[in-house]
Amino acid sequence: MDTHTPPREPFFEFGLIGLGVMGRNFILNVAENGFRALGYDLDPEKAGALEQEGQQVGQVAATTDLSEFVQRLERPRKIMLLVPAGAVVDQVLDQLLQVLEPGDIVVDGGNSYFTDTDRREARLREAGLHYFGAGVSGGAEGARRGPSIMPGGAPGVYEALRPVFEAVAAKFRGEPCVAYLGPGSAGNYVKMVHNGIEYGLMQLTAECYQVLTALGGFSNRDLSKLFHRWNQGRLQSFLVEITAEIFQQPDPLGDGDLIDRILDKARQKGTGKWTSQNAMDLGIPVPTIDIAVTTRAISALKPARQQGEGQYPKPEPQTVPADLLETDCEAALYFGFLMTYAQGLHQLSAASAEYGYGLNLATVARIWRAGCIIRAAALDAISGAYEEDPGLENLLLSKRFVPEIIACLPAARALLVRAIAQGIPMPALSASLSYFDAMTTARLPMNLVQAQRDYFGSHTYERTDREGAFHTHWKKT
Ligand SMILES: NC(=O)C1=CN([C@@H]2O[C@H](COP(=O)(O)OP(=O)(O)OC[C@H]3O[C@@H](n4cnc5c(N)ncnc54)[C@H](OP(=O)(O)O)[C@@H]3O)[C@@H](O)[C@H]2O)C=CC1
Ligand SMILES: O=C(CO)[C@H](O)[C@H](O)COP(=O)(O)O
Repeated sequence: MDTHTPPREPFFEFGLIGLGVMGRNFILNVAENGFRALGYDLDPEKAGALEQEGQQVGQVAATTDLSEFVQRLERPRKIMLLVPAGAVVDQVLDQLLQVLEPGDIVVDGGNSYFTDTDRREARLREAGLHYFGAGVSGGAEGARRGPSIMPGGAPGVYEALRPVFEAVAAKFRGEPCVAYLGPGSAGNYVKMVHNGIEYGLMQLTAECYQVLTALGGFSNRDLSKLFHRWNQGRLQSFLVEITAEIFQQPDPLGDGDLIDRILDKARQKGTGKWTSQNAMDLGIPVPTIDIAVTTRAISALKPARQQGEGQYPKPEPQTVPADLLETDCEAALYFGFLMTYAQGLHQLSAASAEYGYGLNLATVARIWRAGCIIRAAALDAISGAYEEDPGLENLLLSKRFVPEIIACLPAARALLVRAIAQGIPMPALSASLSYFDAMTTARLPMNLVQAQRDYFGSHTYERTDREGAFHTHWKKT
C-alpha cells in the first residue's frame, strides 16, 4: 500500500483511523503542518486515495493493516478516530485494546455521545491507556484547512496533543481555535451543544428564506445578494455566507436553480436531538434548539403536510415592501442567532456544574470564532461578555447585548405578526421570541399551573408571602 517506503520501525508521529470525509482531510492537514502522519481504514480504496492525495503534501501514508499501523507509530502513540459515532467506535476500541500499550493516547474526534466517552475513558484507563474526546467542527473543508477542535479529557494528556491540535486548528487573529476545555467528556459535550446551536441557526435562516420568498417575492438571485450583504454586517457567519452561495448554485441535472429541486425533508444524525434531550434532563430551556429538531421531524412528514395543505386553505398572501421585510428579517435573524447562542451557552454552564467540566464559556466562544459551522462575528463579542463577567447566567443579561437586543425586538415582533397572520410557520423565531419574553417576565402564569397540580394531585405549592410547602383542599362545586 505504501508508495513512500518509509522505514518499518516507528516513524509516524500521529495516527488516524477512519479515512472518510473528515479523517482524510484532517490527516492531510496534520501532515501539511509538519507531522508525520499514518492513516488506517478498512477500505483499501480509501487508504489508496489518501496515499494519492498525500503525495503532494508529503509525510503521510496509509495502511489497511491494523498491526502495521500500530507498529509504525512512535510511542506513546497518538491515534485519532474519525469513524462513525456509535457502535463502530467501540468495535475499533476492542481491536485497539488488543494491540496498544500503556501510555498510548486514543482521541475520539467524532460526534460521540458524551456518556459513551465517559464509559470508554474508564475502560481504556483500566488498560493503562488515555482516552480523549475532541469534537471537530468545520466539515470537510474545515478538517483540511483548519477546524475548530473541542478537546476534553485528562489535562496532562492534552499537552501531548497540543502541538498537533494548535497547528492544524483554524486561526482567529492568529489564535488557534482549540483549547483544553475540561475533564472527561467535556469536549464531546461542547461539540454536541455546538451542533444543537447549529440546528437552531440553520432553522432560523430557513425561516427567513421562506418569509422573504412568500411575503416579499424574493427570487433566488435576490436572496443570494441579500445574504451576501448580510454577511458583511453583524450577521457575518459561515452559515449566512454559504446560504448566499447556495442560492446561486445552478441545478447540475437540469435547468434552474438547485435549491428549487432539493426535497424539503431535512435529515438528522442525532446531535441536535441529544442536545435537547440533555437540556431537558438538566432543566435548562433551549426552545430554539428543541423546535429546530422538531421542525426536521415535521419536514420528514411530507405526505401528511401535503394532505393538510389541501384541507386547510392559507390566507391570501399580503405582499410586504421588500426593503421593510429585508430590514425586519435582518434584525429578527440576528436576534434569533443571539437567543440560540444564549440557550446553548446556558446549557453548557449548567452541564459544567452538573458534570464537573469546569468550562470557561469565554474560551468556548473563543474557539468557535473560526473553523466551525457556527462561527460568526457575534462570537467575538459573546466571548468578551463572558470574559467581563465569567458568572454571567445568561447572555441576554449581558450589559453588552441588552441595547442590541432591545433594538432588534420591534423588527422581530413585527415580522412574526406578519408571518403568523399569513400562515407562514416561523417556529424557531417564535420560540426565540417567546423564550426572550418569558426570560424577561418577572411573574409568569405558572402560579396557575402550581394550583392545578395541587388541585388534582396534592403536589403542594409555594407562596409568595411565606416559606414552606402548602396544600389546599380546593373547593369543588
Ligand atoms: N462529515 C462532517 O461534516 C462531520 C462529521 N463529524 C463526525 O466525524 C466522524 C466521522 O465522520 P465522517 O468522516 O463524515 O464519516 P465517513 O463515513 O465519511 O468516514 C468514516 C470512515 O471510517 C471508516 N470506518 C468505519 N468502520 C471502521 C473501522 N472499524 N475501522 C476503520 N475504519 C472504519 C469508514 O469506512 P467505510 O466507509 O468503508 O465504512 C469511513 O472511511 C463522525 O462521528 C461524524 O459525526 C464531525 C464533524 C463534521
Ligand atoms: O458535526 C457536524 C458539524 O459540526 C455535522 O456535519 C452536522 O452536525 C451534521 O448533523 P446532522 O446530520 O444531524 O444535520
